[in-house]
Amino acid sequence: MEAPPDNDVLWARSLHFRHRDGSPGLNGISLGVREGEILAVSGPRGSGKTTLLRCLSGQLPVRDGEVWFNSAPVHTLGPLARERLRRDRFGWIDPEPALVPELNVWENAALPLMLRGTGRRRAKAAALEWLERLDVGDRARSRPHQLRHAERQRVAIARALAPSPAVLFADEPTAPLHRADRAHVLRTLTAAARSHGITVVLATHDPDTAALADRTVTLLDGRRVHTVQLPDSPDAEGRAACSLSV
Ligand SMILES: Nc1ncnc2c1ncn2[C@@H]1O[C@H](COP(=O)(O)OP(=O)(O)OP(=O)(O)O)[C@@H](O)[C@H]1O
Repeated sequence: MEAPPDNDVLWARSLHFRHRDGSPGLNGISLGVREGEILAVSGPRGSGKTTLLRCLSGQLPVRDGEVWFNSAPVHTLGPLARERLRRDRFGWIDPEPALVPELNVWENAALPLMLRGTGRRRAKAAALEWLERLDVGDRARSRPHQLRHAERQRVAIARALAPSPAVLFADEPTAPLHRADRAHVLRTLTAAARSHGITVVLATHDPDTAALADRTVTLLDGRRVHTVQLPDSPDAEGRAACSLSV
């Protein structure tokens, strides 16, 4: 078992995954994510984006292939160690905001910090700072059901950013937002990641979203697809970019 290159914060080698019912999820994916990089994972519906993020973040156990977080072999960790890793080092944003209905907005945003052991006062200050940045600071004392759907998603994003995770996994984070909202939230998310050195792995099938990333890997049927730009040729047909699956 060989550890990943030093400048990769996250690294996967020959990752295969089959869902419990036998459905194929991933089919031999290898990739590295550099520290502080914003990496978009794109591809059509069902291509394996969510499955890849869930394997990289330790939500799904990897039995065939390797996943490394820095020098830690995530694929060898048991459920409790993976849970701890996710709580202490990773953040996660789902396409749909899942907030705790009994808690108000700032308590929701502060929850991951408090679960890590941060005191209530410091956790509240960090939560309020992120809620302000995401333009929902004035909703801090509201309950989730009093918010619009797009506001709830902003709260979920603030909750993921407040602990400054080493790696933020964002699965179609702006799916529930309107176009104007989407651009603002994405800019805030990427600016926050860059200013705090947070590495982001972002699943999306929206080219505008992928354009904000430093690099994009594209999936098709659980494999990486490499796009190759052919050299200029006098023959117009020879100039098209082509994709091949490896
Ligand atoms: N819990 C599950 N049980 C069985 N099959 C699943 C499960 N989750 C996903 N799959 C299957 O695994 C494959 C990859 O799905 P995945 O959700 O990772 O793709 P995706 O690219 O994220 O799609 P989308 O853009 O729709 O979210 C698909 O064929 C899907 O039907």
